[in-house]
Parts: sequence; C-alpha cells; structure tokens
Amino acid sequence: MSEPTTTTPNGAATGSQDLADPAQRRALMADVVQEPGSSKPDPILTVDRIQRHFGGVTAVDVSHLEVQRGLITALIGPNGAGKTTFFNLITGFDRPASGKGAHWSFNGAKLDRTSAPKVAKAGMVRTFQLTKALSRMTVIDNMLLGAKDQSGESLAKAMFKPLWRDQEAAVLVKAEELLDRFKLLEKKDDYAGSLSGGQRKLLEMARALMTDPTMIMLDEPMAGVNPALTQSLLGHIQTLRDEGMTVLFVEHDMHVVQHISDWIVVMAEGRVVAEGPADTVMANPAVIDAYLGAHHDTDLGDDDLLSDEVISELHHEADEDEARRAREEGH
Ligand SMILES: Nc1ncnc2c1ncn2[C@@H]1O[C@H](COP(=O)(O)OP(=O)(O)OP(=O)(O)O)[C@@H](O)[C@H]1O
Repeated sequence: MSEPTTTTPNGAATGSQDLADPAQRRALMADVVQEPGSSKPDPILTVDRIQRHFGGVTAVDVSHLEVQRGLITALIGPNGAGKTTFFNLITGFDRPASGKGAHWSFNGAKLDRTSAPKVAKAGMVRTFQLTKALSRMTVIDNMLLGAKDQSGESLAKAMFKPLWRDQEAAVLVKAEELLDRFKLLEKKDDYAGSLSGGQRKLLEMARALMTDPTMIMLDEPMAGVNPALTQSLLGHIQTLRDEGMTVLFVEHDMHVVQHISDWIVVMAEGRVVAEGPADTVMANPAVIDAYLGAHHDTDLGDDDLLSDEVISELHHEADEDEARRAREEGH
C-alpha cells in the first residue's frame, strides 16, 4: 500500500512528512549524501551542466545540483563565488554558455531557455531589489505591480498603465493581506523609497508572494537589515517553509543562515564545493578554505551582532527613528 500524501497549500506533495516539524525535516535528509551534487529524496529543482563566463572569468560552473522540495536551502559562498549569477541563470535573467548541455527543470517542467516571466509563471519566483523607479511608487502599487510583473507583463508596461481596475479587487485584497502579515499595511500609501532597509526587504518578499509561488528565491534577504528586523525576516522565511513553500536563498554570511537552513549548498569560484546541514557544512575544510581564501572583506559572519543586548539596543534605536520620522511627517 502506498504512503498517504500530504498536499501543501502550494500543491507540493511532501509524502507523509510534516515539514513544519524539525525532526521530520532532519529525517527526510538523513540519508542524503553530504557531497556536491547529491541526490535528494524529492527534488523540486534539478540543474545540470550550467556554465557562465565573463571574459576570462568562470562565474558559474555547476555540473549537477538538486534542491529538495519543502525545505529552506541556503546557497552560500564568499563574494564573487557565483551565487547571484547562478540565480540569474536559472530564473531566465541571464543565459548560460552554449554547447555545454545546460539543462534545468523545476517541479517537473523543463526550464532551459525559458524567459523570466515564464519561469515565474511556473512557480519559481525571486525577489527583486527596490529599484529607483519602484521607490517612487507607493507600497501598495509595488504589490499590485508584483502581481502584474509575475503574470508576464513587462515591468515597464505595467508601470505606465493605471494599476487598478475593477476586476482586480481580489488582487487588492490579497496585497493588503500580505502587507498586514509583513506589518507594512500602515505604510501602504507611503512611497516605497521612504521605507527602512528592513521594511524594503519585507516589501520585496511580500511582492514576490503575490502569485503564490511554489518556490521563493531570495537574494541576500538580510543584507543591510538591522539585527532586530533580521530576526523578523528569518521568522517570515521559516513560516513560508512551514506553510509548504520551498525556499532557496543566497547569502554570504554563514552565521545568518545556520539557524534557519535545513540544507546548505556552498559555492566557491563558480562551483558547488560542499553540501549538507549547517553543523557539518560549517566544519567542512573545503568551506573554511573557500571563505578564508576569499577576498579579505569577506568574513565568516559575526555572532556578536545577534546578541540579545545588541538586538534590544537596536529595537530602541528603531523605535526612536520611527518616532522622529512620525514627528517630521506631522503624524
Ligand atoms: N556582468 C558581469 N560582467 C563581468 N563579470 C561579472 C558580471 N557578473 C558577475 N561577474 C563576475 O562573476 C563572478 C561571480 O559573481 P557573482 O556576483 O555571481 O558572485 P556572488 O557569489 O553573487 O558574489 P556576491 O556575494 O559578492 O554578490 C565574479 O568574479 C564577478 O566579478
């Protein structure tokens, strides 16, 4: 008799596991070989022979990688390791070197040579940094744009059209629900550019969720975010996983990822050099070498940043900032 299958809110079948349970997540990955390119029990993303060169630099040279469905996977590596280029390649924002047999598939669908909007339509959605143009739009318009952007319309076209139409009532409701969840609802009519670094990251995440992705891809979601909001962002990422979404995120600071990642993939000089759960990966000599051998401004992270004392100081500072801003705006 076959095992019962649990279907998550995103339609992802996770077998009989409840992946909100840490013990079941560990059990799922317990037999996975901790080597670059290892097979996963139920990969949602499989990538083969993907390469990208810039002049003489090989930015990406990944021969095989599988990402497990329903977990949080962190893609880490020192500056210049190729993480962002890899993200750009698999999401259709860049093209791999030709003639190498590059091939990748997501949730059973072949994605090679698929345009970025189609990749998003297939359920693999990435966050975008708040660009200058998006900063000049309100928070709620950014959210509505998220829905349009992912549905395949060009960003430019969507931006210069009225964003609101009657039939979009449901979209507006959804946008407001997400803003509420990310504690941004009060800011919905503010310009996105007026948000703090952490709030921008929350908006980027909320915007990506407008189309209910199967997998969300976050590029350095904690970069430039104060430690207090970092905790909140990490909590949101875990909640997404617990609700059944697969999360893949890029980060260069090892310590940021170690508490929330179920699996870590380490890149260095374009290649995957190690894979495994946080505790084993952090102790892997290849990983330590990759970080120590990298550019001197890259470090292994700073745990002191996340001490309770520092977090409470930053909470206080953030409150003061907020109060000052409110006074300036005459609220
Ligand atoms: N458009 C480009 N033109 C030329 N070289 C590039 C380009 N994009 C990336 N590179 C080079 O490719 C390599 C990989 O860069 P990439 O940005 O993917 O690394 P990364 O791991 O994301 O680094 P970081 O953590 O600093 O963002 C680097 O040597 C980088 O200088």
